[in-house]
Amino acid sequence: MITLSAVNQKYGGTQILWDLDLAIKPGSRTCIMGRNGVGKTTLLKTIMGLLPISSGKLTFGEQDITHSSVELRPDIGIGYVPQGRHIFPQLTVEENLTVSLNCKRQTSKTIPEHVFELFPVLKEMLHRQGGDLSGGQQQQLAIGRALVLNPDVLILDEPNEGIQPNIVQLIRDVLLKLNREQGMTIILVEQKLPFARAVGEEFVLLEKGQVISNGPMAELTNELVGEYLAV
Ligand SMILES: Nc1ncnc2c1ncn2[C@@H]1O[C@H](COP(=O)(O)OP(=O)(O)OP(=O)(O)O)[C@@H](O)[C@H]1O
Repeated sequence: MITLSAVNQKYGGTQILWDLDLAIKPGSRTCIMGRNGVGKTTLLKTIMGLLPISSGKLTFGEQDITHSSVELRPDIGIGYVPQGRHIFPQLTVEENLTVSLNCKRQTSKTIPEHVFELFPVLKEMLHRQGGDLSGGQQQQLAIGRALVLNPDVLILDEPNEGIQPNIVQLIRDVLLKLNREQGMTIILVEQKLPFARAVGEEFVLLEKGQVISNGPMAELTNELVGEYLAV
């Protein structure tokens, strides 16, 4: 369980998250939604330890990780696919993937074969530079890099931004498979409703840095969509 209790988050003097409470169950698929600028990325970065928490508490299972650093996250089993992918363009696909092998949790020194089974293109492109890949291939690389760590929780920030439909489908299928077969917890920021409904079993709707509504995806009504998601 990942739990945020009364979390406040600021950039300098500007407060973004306000007394935010949230509990993510192990093995669940949660989609974090809301209009541009409501604090979705800030929430993910807060869970990842990329931003120091101004006040409140963040726990992972029994462990208080409120003030622990981002470097701890891979070791406790949290993988992250940031918005914009952030692969290393000058490194090969293989080098991008092996970067993750340096974490304590991963005792193997080779890239797990299941990464290539999920994303066969990564094997085909193994010796190509990351920067030469298409957007969709880079996104598969970013997800593959997080999976090298065998995480229990996978956090993804808008993985479908600027990606062609067949790769969006592949990503959807991979996320559902990881959750179904390995019980991996999926936490996803997603703006597109069909993808959110297909992957998320729970929704969390943010508005001005607070959870305005959450629950099973079936309870994300047209009224809520109209009020908090439609532009
Ligand atoms: N590094 C930063 N310094 C100052 N303000 C920031 C920083 N990053 C984000 N913000 C501001 O914080 C607010 C929340 O941003 P955030 O990226 O979390 O929103 P979001 O819901 O993910 O939006 P989007 O859908 O556009 O990605 C926005 O007003 C944004 O301008």
